[in-house]
Amino acid sequence: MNAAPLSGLYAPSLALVTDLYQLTMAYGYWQQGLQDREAVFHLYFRKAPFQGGYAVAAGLALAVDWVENLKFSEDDLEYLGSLRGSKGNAMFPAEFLNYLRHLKFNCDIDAVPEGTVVFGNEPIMRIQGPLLQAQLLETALLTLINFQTLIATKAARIREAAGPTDQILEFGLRRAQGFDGGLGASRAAFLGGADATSNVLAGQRYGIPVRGTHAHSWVMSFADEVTAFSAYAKAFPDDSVFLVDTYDTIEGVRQAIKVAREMRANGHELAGIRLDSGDLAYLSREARAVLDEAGFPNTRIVASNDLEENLITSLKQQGARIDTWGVGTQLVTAYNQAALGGVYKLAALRKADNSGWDFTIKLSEQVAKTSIPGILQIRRYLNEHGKPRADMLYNTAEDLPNHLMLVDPADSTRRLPIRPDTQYRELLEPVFRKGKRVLDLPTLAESRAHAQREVQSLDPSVRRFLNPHIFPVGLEMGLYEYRTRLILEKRPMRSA
Ligand SMILES: Nc1ncnc2c1ncn2[C@@H]1O[C@H](COP(=O)(O)OP(=O)(O)OP(=O)(O)O)[C@@H](O)[C@H]1O
Ligand SMILES: O=P(O)(O)OC[C@H]1O[C@H](OP(=O)(O)OP(=O)(O)O)[C@H](O)[C@@H]1O
Ligand SMILES: O=C(O)c1cccnc1
Repeated sequence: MNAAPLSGLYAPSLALVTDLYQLTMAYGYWQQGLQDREAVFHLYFRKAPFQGGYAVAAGLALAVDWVENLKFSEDDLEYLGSLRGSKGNAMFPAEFLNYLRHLKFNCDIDAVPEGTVVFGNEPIMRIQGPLLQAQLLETALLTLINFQTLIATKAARIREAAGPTDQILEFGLRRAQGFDGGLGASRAAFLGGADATSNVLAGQRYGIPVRGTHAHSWVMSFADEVTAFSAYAKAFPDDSVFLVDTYDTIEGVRQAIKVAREMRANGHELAGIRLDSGDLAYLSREARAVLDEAGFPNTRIVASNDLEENLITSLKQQGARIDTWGVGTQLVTAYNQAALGGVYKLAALRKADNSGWDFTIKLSEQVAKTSIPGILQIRRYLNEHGKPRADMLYNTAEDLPNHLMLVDPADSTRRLPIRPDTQYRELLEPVFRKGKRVLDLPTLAESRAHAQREVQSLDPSVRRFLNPHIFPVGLEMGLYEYRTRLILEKRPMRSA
């Protein structure tokens, strides 16, 4: 596969891909002289999407591209200078705009590699640096990581349903949320487990294999199916997949076979047929029987029509003989969950006298929504077979005790002691140091292979769609106790 260059997708700078409040806060911090106070933010989601047991982290390469090209252009500054408050006053004074003009990004960013399996509350990214800068990154990072992670996870579920050897073709562009939604979805779908896309721009930009069949309009443009199929075979003698359901599916298969015989006489093989309506289990079995009987056991059966992971699972249970799944709308729009609710929370602030850290917390009525203070790292403990056993979140700014204990933040009576010799790996890796990239990004194909290994390493009970087992993610005991003290300190005490 050709590793298409990522750089430049968001160049010239898209610094204004942000919410206004990031810029108003930036101005406020600057006015207060707080712009360079060192801060730490974490980007994480609280609950895995699709009521599933895991998510596949994605979007880092796009985020890196955006950050590396981050610069306020003269046009951007002119626009910001034109913004007015409700009394007609300039929202941002010229001096501040000049500050933005010369702003040089110099944060540290650590992130979980794309394709890695992650769970609720785990920081996918950690941003450490000048408060104003780290805050300015929030919206764009969330936009990119939330959507990419959502779609990569959906694709991983579709891969789970289809099994390791069936082909998955992503056909979603026409139903996507705009051009960029379609382009981003094709990327994330491939990363999460699709084999190819019909989206030609995604092919050019990301090196994703492009594949496809033909539309009903092709058949309808000719006098009959045989003429239509023959004409298509003339154009693509070794890469033809005929859509057989325009009039009558099984009759369509018979017409396809007539053309396939002619093709074979000329030294070519019909690659496949596509079913796009009706009972896909029944029709695929019938089609397979007819094709096999006619001597075409290697002609593939492609199916499409609003497919998703549960439907694919059901079709397989019904004995469908489909070997290629064309999946569009449900995949690229993440149909049953419109968004991943990833958030970006401040977790530490350097003390004013520079002597250490103040760890910060956002309280919520629900403990599960209360943020986690500290400068966090994720440590993934492995079982004796090298498979994930439990994840521990800990504060890298504090020393770890010799005897480690994980505490479930949702139920502190659930605890897991860690034997000192337990193997582990740490998930957050340095990506930027002082604004300079220190990580060579893997290719998209490498991230895709990593995603497949990651998902496969999970226990099937965590991967299943219905009421999946909850993978244990605990806070290191010291962090748990610190967080509890901070909650009690910050929560106003009211008497009964
Ligand atoms: N055997 C099956 N079991 C469960 N669902 C199926 C089966 N076969 C097809 N489906 C799904 O049922 C839904 C509706 O199928 P149906 O053929 O009625 O679609 P349609 O789009 O209305 O057909 P048409 O294109 O002929 O109007 C689709 O999502 C399709 O994938
Ligand atoms: O169902 P999805 O998962 O979204 O997959 C994409 C759909 O797009 C096409 O239909 P459309 O009717 O747009 O065009 P066609 O004439 O080529 O079938 C294709 O036939 C699929 O049914
Ligand atoms: O190539 C195909 O079969 C295709 C492409 C886009 C949408 N539906 C089908």
